[in-house]
Amino acid sequence: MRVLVINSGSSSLKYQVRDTDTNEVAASGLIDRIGEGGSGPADHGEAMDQVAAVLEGELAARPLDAVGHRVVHGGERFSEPVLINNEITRAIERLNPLAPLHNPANVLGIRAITAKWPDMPQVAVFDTAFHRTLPEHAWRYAVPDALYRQYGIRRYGFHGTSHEFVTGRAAALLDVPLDEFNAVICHLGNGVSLTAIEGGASIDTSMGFTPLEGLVMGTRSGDIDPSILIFLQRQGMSADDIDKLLNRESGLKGLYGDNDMRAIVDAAAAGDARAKLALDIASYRLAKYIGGYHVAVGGAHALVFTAGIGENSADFRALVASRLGALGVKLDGGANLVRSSAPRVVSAPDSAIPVLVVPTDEEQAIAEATAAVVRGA
Ligand SMILES: Nc1ncnc2c1ncn2[C@@H]1O[C@H](COP(=O)(O)OP(=O)(O)O)[C@@H](O)[C@H]1O
Ligand SMILES: CC(=O)OP(=O)(O)O
Ligand SMILES: [Mg+2]
Repeated sequence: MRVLVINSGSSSLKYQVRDTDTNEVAASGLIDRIGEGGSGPADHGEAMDQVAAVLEGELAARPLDAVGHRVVHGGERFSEPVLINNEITRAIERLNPLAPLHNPANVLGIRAITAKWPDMPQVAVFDTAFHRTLPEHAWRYAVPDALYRQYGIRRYGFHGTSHEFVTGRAAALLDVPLDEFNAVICHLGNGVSLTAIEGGASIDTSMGFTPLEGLVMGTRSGDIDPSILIFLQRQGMSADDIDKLLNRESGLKGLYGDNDMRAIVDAAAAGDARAKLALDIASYRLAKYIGGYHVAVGGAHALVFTAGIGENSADFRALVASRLGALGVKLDGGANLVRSSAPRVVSAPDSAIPVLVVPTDEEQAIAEATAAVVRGA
């Protein structure tokens, strides 16, 4: 089946045309600076027109069978990919306030396709779906029950498509049956999240009600004392000011001034104290969560790194591993430096827990899920 995969961000649109029978990527690209004036498209509708224009020859030769969308927030309702109709689109739209950097763009992407190709089957694949197996003691916050009942305030978790894909690959690499596989999966991209995997399922994850909770990210703070928000509000900051501060101006960018891990590692190597501190804070916080999740899963069979930083930054992996001596984790210096797109083991033979690098492919997973839903419809 021929599937167009759309991953809409607030100001960008990533797309791939994939053949799910051969796993071939026929075309891919990125449209950015949407709505930012200048040379970029005015909105997601215009961005879709650009995608269609670029793909004209490709789609004339072989038309699409379906479009699959990454949708970041599926709330409590969506535990599986679904075929989109108007009611589903409105349900996704109602979740916009819970993922303000992501969901509004996902809805715009869906509407843009509906306007362009009204009869095209479209499927939504949710970041939250894989985490619907969390036990209540992991998803509840210690606040009055009314907040959950009235507003749905609970842990949802994100990056689920990636965590699920990587979990399957890691279990296969170690030859452990998926339903017996315990692991800690570290998705380290611009957004960062950890998932505790027990018996192949997600039993805890570091992002929460929104993708802001947890680890130090590219531009997001991760965990902070909630009193800081109240304090800042009393200093005169508005809700929008605080939202922007914690979602877009914090994390590695707030600590160092740039959210590109390559730049930070280079600066730290050249002796920049702020870059070194940013790496120390990010790796220290990560090591603490890894220790916690190792306990949560009753002993992990593997520690797995994935996404832009996890797959590519040997320096950052080494820094995190250097803080895991108490767990008996030891990297193999040479294996850690190998650059490859294949899933691989990067720990020493005597490491108490194998450390893996498993490249994620959210687009492949979305294309396969889309084809499965359309075939079953
Ligand atoms: N070769 C590399 N070495 C170190 N970091 C890298 C490398 N390539 C990408 N990264 C980092 O990966 C992060 C982006 O990850 P990615 O998974 O592409 O993010 P997203 O999909 O969330 O935008 C950035 O911090 C970037 O600097
Ligand atoms: C949910 C999330 O944080 O996604 P991304 O890493 O693509 O920003
Ligand atoms: Mg990402």
